[in-house]
Amino acid sequence: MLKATGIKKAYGSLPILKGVDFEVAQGEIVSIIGASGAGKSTLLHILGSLDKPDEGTVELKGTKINELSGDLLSVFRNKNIGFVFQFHHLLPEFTALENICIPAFIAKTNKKEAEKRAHELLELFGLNGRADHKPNELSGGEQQRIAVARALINNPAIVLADEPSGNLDSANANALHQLFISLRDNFKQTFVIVTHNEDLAQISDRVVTMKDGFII
Ligand SMILES: Nc1ncnc2c1ncn2[C@@H]1O[C@H](COP(=O)(O)OP(=O)(O)OP(=O)(O)O)[C@@H](O)[C@H]1O
Repeated sequence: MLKATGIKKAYGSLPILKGVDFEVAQGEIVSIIGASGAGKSTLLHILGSLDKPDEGTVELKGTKINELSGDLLSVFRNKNIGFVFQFHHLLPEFTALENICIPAFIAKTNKKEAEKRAHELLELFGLNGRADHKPNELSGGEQQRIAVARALINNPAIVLADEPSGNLDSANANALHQLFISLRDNFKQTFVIVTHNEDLAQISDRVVTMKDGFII
C-alpha cells in the first residue's frame, strides 16, 4: 500500500534520515517510536508528501508521490492521505460538521454528500449531538475525534498521525486508540502513527524504532 525506499533527508549539512526503508500494508497500524530528534516526524512528513526526500522514493497505491508536485500533488494528497496532528488544528469559527467537511469541499464533493458522510462519521464516533458545536464548545478528546473524522472524510488510503494522543489525558487517549483499532477492524483503515505513548505502541500491529537516521 505505502512503500518508502532509500529515504535520505538532511537539513543543511545535518543528515536526519540516512537511508530509511519503510512499508505498510492495508489494514495495518504501524507505530514509529524513537528518541526525540530521531527523525520520526521528518519521516512521517515525507511519507505524507508534505516534505520531499533528498533521495529515495515514496510509493502510495502504485503512485510515486515524491515525483508529483503542484496541483497534482495537492489533489492526490487530499484524496488519499489523511492527517492527524498532536493539536487538532480545527478552524475555530466553523462547526464540527463544517470542519469535518473541509477536505471534501476541497475535493469538490457536493455539499449534501459531504455532510451525509460527515454525519455518518459523527455517529460512528459517538458524537451525534456535537455536529453544530464550535471547537471551543467541545472537550479535548471530542476535538481530536473531530480531527480524525476530518482526516477520514475523503476515505483516504492511509492516515498518518503525529503524536495524536500527545495532548490528551489517559482516558481520552485510550478512547482515541480504541477508535483507531475499530477503524482498522471494521474498515481495514491503514495507520502510520508517530508516538511516545507506550499503550498506543503496544496495541499497534507493528512497531518500528528510529535511531540515528535509520529504522533499526
Ligand atoms: N525544518 C527543519 N529545519 C532544520 N532542522 C529541522 C527541521 N525539521 C526538523 N529538524 C531537525 O531534524 C531533527 C529530527 O526532527 P524530527 O522532528 O523529525 O524528530 P522527532 O523524532 O519527530 O522528534 P520528537 O519526538 O521530539 O518530535 C531534529 O534535530 C530537528 O531539530
